[in-house]
Amino acid sequence: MSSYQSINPANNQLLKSWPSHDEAAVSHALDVADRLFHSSWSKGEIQPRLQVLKKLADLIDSRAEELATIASKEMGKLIGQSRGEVKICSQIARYYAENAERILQPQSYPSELGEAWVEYHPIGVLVAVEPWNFPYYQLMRVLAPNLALGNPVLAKHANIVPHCADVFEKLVREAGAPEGAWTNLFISTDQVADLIADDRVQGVALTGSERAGSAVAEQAGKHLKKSTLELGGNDVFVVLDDADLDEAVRQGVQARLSNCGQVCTAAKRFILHEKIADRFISQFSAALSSATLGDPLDEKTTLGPLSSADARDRLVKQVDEAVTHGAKLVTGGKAVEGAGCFYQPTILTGITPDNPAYYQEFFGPVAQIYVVGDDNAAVALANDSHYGLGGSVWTRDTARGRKLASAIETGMVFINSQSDTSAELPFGGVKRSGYGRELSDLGIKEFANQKLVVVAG
Ligand SMILES: NC(=O)C1=CN([C@@H]2O[C@H](COP(=O)(O)OP(=O)(O)OC[C@H]3O[C@@H](n4cnc5c(N)ncnc54)[C@H](O)[C@@H]3O)[C@@H](O)[C@H]2O)C=CC1
Ligand SMILES: CCCCCC(=O)O
Repeated sequence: MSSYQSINPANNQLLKSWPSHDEAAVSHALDVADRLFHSSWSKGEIQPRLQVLKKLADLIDSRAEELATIASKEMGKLIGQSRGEVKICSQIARYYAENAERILQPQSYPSELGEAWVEYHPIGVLVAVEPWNFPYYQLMRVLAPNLALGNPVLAKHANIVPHCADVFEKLVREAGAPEGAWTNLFISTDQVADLIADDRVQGVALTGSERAGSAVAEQAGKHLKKSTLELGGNDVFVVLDDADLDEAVRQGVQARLSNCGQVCTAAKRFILHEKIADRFISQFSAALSSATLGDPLDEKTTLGPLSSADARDRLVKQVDEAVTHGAKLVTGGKAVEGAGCFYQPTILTGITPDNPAYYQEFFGPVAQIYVVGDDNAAVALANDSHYGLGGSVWTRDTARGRKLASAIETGMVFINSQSDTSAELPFGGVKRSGYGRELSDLGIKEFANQKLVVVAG
């Protein structure tokens, strides 16, 4: 049985099984990608590559509804959110089409040694290992900067989104990219390890769990290959006593329920100032529990299914364990009976540091609530985490918000907004959330040879 299957998580219907790629197909893909790297396509003028990105952006825009529907059917994202994901993918492609040449201009380094500059070159074939939660965005975050720079990519997508993986590859070719620029491979984790070990592969980008990140980074390290990791997060949503409470509740519900809570930068730990905690919890709980569960393709649905039965079962176990160890359920706490992988919107309070849930990420519609007495306690609690991805702070005093944002140990902090992403802004974290940055001028240089050239004075 193929390990790549499209199964609709709203009704458990098998849509399609996809044949895996065998050793010959993988070997051929690597040969073609490596040949492309050594060709004028990768090492020559940038503009032909940027024209492909511009065409890709236009293609994505023209087929947005088709692409959004494929994703919603395959991993359960609400159709409106899938449209949003498709839109940001064309934004990323267009951003690099319009900015990569400027970003990759040689950078002068005044030096006593003489005229010195850094120029940016592709390093070779990369492997991209990506998750199901943003089935197009995760791919575009790797494709766009590396196609602009000239690194060919072999992509291993998550096993539950093969249709998204397949249609993405076809779009890239239709946009004019040569064979080898972006190759989707339905392969096993062992085959990923073999690719990383191959001398023609120069780096690997992974987004996914700590488990996968640790395994892939170990393989990359063993073979001295550059890697970037975008892993899990346990992001805080800090609401201070002077916050706009209605807006904080409105965005807090979105930040927890979007994509059924399966977002690495979703608001997961709500840290509330004691002066507003009761009001926030009352409004937040009422709004969260009034979510309309249903088919993600139905515009009236506000909470779809989890991406798979495994994801649902993992969440059931995690919440049950939290309650067994003393957490209190304010609302929810159970899977929804019947077809599909649905889980009730849930709020947990009373989680103490000895509860396993205290340090765990809940990758689903489960909010943890904590109450603190002041800003220092909020920062201390926010930083008491193995993760360091994103977070948000809500206060009408921007200076106060900036102070907390600087003190919170993560890669990204938003003030008076839920976490978000945009092509021109770097994305990434610290601690067990991984390392490296994607998007912006930082992302395009992660897999560049930043070569120093000096003309002796
Ligand atoms: N940082 C982020 O944006 C995301 C983080 N996650 C984290 O991952 C957790 C589970 O999501 P999953 O998709 O199941 O993540 P996962 O880590 O199992 O899968 C992510 C990708 O890594 C691949 N993979 C897994 N183990 C591998 C190995 N040993 N060698 C090579 N490739 C391997 C998978 O096939 C998939 O393509 C979530 O709970 C969340 O914490 C998931 C999605 C996005
Ligand atoms: C729109 C926010 C993107 C979050 C990226 C992630 O969860 O992998």
